[in-house]
Amino acid sequence: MAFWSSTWVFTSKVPRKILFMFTLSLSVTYLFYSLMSCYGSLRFPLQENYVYQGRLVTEEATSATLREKLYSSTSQGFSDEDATERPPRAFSTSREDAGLEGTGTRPEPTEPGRARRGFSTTDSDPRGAPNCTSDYGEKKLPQAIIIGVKKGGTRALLEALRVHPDVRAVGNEPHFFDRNYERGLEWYRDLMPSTLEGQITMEKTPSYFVTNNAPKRIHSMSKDIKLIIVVRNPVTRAISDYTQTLSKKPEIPTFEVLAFKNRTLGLIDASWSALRIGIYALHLESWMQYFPLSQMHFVSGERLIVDPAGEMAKVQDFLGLKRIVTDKHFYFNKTKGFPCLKKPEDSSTPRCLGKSKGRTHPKIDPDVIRRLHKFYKPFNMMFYQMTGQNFQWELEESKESLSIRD
Ligand SMILES: Nc1ncnc2c1ncn2[C@@H]1O[C@H](COP(=O)(O)OS(=O)(=O)O)[C@@H](OP(=O)(O)O)[C@H]1O
Repeated sequence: MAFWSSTWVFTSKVPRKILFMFTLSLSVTYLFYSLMSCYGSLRFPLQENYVYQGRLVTEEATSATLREKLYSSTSQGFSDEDATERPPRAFSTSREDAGLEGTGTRPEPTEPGRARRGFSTTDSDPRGAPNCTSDYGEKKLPQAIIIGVKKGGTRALLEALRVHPDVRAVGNEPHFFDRNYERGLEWYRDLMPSTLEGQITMEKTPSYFVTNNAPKRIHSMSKDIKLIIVVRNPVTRAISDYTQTLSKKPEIPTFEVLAFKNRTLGLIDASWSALRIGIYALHLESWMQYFPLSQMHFVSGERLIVDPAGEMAKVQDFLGLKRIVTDKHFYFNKTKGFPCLKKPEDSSTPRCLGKSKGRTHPKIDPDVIRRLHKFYKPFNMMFYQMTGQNFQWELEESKESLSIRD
C-alpha cells in the first residue's frame, strides 16, 4: 500500500513539476539543436566574416576550415591553356583544366553572364560547396590583375592568393582585354565573384602582358588598378611554352627547328611567340606608357617555386593585404616536385597543381640554349633596369654551362 501511495505521489504532485521541467528542458534542447543545424545552412556573411577574421589571427588551426568555406565559390572552373581552343562562352569547370589535381566530374558548361556561384568542381571539393559569402556582397570589377606572363607560374600564384580571405578571384581566365573586349564591362563584371567590403576582386589572364591594346583598355577601366607580372627565365619559359604546345600537337617540329630562322647563320626567330613573349622589356614598355611602376609588382617565377611564402609576403604587401598566406600554408611535395598548398583538415582534395603544371621538358640542344641566353641577355638587362630588380637569370645560365662542361 505504501508502495502504491508513494507511486501515486510520484505520478501526481511532485512528478508534475518534474515532468514539466523535463519536457521544458527537452524542448529547449531540441530548439537549440534545430537552430544549430539551421545555422549551418543559413548564411550570415558579415557575422561569419567577422568571426572568421577574428579567429584567423588567433586560431591558425581552425582557420583552414573556415578559409575553405570562405573561398569556396571562387572555384568556378578554370582553364589556363584550353581557353584558346574553346568558345569563350563555354567555361571549363573541371579541376583538371584548373591545373588542380584530383579527378572531377564536369558540370554543364555555364554561361559566364549567368550566376555561376557555388557550383562544385568535384563532389568532394570543399571549394565547390555552397559558400557563406558567395551570394553576398557585390560583383566588382577587379582591383588587381595578374597580367602575365604565360608559363611564368601565374596559376600557382593565383591559387595561393585565393587562400587569403580578403581575395576573391575568378578561377577561369576571362581573356576580356584581349579576346572578349567587345562583350563590354558589364559582361566582365558579371564574371567576377561577389565580394564583401574589404575584399579584393582579382583575375588572371597571362596573355594580357603581350596584348598591344591591353594596357590602354585596362587603364580606361581603372587608372588605379594593381598589376602583377610573374616572370621567369625567358629561355625556360619558352621551353615550357613549347612543351605545352607539344603535349597537344605532338607532330610539331622540334624546339631547335622552330627557334631559328636560319640556324647556320644563328638567326633566331623572334617572331615565334614562344620566344617573343620572353622579350619582357619590349612588352613592359607599352605598360609603362599607361601605368607607373608603383602600380606593378613583379614576381620571380623561380622564387615562387623555391620560396613561395617569401614571394607571397611581397605580393600581399603590394596588394595592401595582411600577411596571412605564409610558410604554414605550403609544403614541398616530392612526387610533384613543387610546393603545394597544405591540405585543409576537412578535405581529401589534393592541393597541388595538376598535370599541366610542372611538365617534364624535352631535352633541348645545349648549344641552342646557350644561343638563346645570349639573345635574351640585353633584353633581360634592360628589363632589370626598367623594373629595378635583378632576376639573376644569367646566374642560371652560368650554372647550366658549368654543369654541361662537367
Ligand atoms: N607550385 C607549383 N606547382 C606547379 N607548377 C608551378 C608551381 N609554381 C610554379 N610553377 C610553374 O608554373 C608553370 C606554369 O605557369 P602558368 O601557371 O603561368 O601557366 S599558364 O600560362 O597559365 O598556362 C609551370 O611550368 P612548367 O614546369 O614548365 O610546366 C611550373 O614550373
